[in-house]
Amino acid sequence: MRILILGVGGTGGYYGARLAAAGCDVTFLLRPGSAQRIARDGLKLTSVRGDVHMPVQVVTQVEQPADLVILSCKSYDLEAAIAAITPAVGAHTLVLPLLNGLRHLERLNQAFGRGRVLGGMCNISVGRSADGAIEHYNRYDELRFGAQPEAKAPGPIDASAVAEVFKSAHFLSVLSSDIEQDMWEKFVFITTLAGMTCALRSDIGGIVATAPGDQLMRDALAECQAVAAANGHAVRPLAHKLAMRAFTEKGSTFAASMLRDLQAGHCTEAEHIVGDMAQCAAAAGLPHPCLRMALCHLQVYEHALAA
Ligand SMILES: NC(=O)C1=CN([C@@H]2O[C@H](COP(=O)(O)OP(=O)(O)OC[C@H]3O[C@@H](n4cnc5c(N)ncnc54)[C@H](OP(=O)(O)O)[C@@H]3O)[C@@H](O)[C@H]2O)C=CC1
Ligand SMILES: CC(C)(CO)C(=O)C(=O)O
Repeated sequence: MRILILGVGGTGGYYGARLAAAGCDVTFLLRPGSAQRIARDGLKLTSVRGDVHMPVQVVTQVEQPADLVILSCKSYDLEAAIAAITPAVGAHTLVLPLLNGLRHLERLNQAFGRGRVLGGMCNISVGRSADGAIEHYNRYDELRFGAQPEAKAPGPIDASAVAEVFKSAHFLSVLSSDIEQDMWEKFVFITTLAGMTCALRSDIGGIVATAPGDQLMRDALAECQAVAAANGHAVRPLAHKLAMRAFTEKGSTFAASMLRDLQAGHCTEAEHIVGDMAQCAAAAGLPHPCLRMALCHLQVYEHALAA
């Protein structure tokens, strides 16, 4: 299976390194700066699950269709990324986005057709150091994916074929029978985590060490869960239990990748994640004071950055 990965940041770099190390046919589609660096230095991953340092194939534009295109850009780069991968999306190609949030699926469906676009999400904490190396911050590296409801792959390569290839690589891949539900649960989780850790500029441990912190985390989670339920995706008991544990653990250093972006002075995916959840809450007529406060905080930050 010819796999094209757009991006070599945290997620694209991590899963790309694992697939390349397993001998899969992987090519990275990169912007010139990253392309030059990776062509010169190779792809470097440091992880408690095993380091990788190897040369990988890199291009800055594509002319041939791939079998699978993995999209690992941030939401604010989605339009440019769609333009860049379009020549790689042929009659039988599948596109697997790893982005947090939900809205990008609509846009990808519109660009490539629902049958070509898999749902996907990852439970991982990864980033890129100043020298471009990929750093894995804990042990988790689950990648869940699957066909969208009532979507049929246009050719012989379907989600099961992708699952077979992923199985050969050293990360936890799960072929989901309900990726839409999984994505909603992740949307609830990441919106609560990103919204609150960014608004309060702290990891979970710092928030729950304050007098109102524990209740605020519970309130924010409840707001997002109500939105998911109103959209027909009530969060299942296991996802609820894991979220409650993660968001109320004393001394926890857990925080969203969005907080790392914010602290580094980068753009954030605030609108795609917190903004979208707030819009869905408003559309469903649900109260959402925590989301509104988090979104206001993030918009103030984004406005200052733009200015
Ligand atoms: N990091 C994490 O722990 C997690 C992130 N996610 C989600 O995954 C998505 C990706 O995040 P992450 O991997 O952290 O992002 P990064 O910012 O680390 O990496 C994004 C990559 O996309 C590349 N890119 C953007 N636009 C283009 C383009 N037009 N052509 C080629 N390359 C492009 C960037 O290029 P360049 O190298 O030039 O900067 C970069 O390599 C986000 O939606 C995020 O929320 C989900 C779970 C965990
Ligand atoms: C919540 C987490 C760490 C899970 O993968 C994530 O998606 C992020 O920080 O962007």
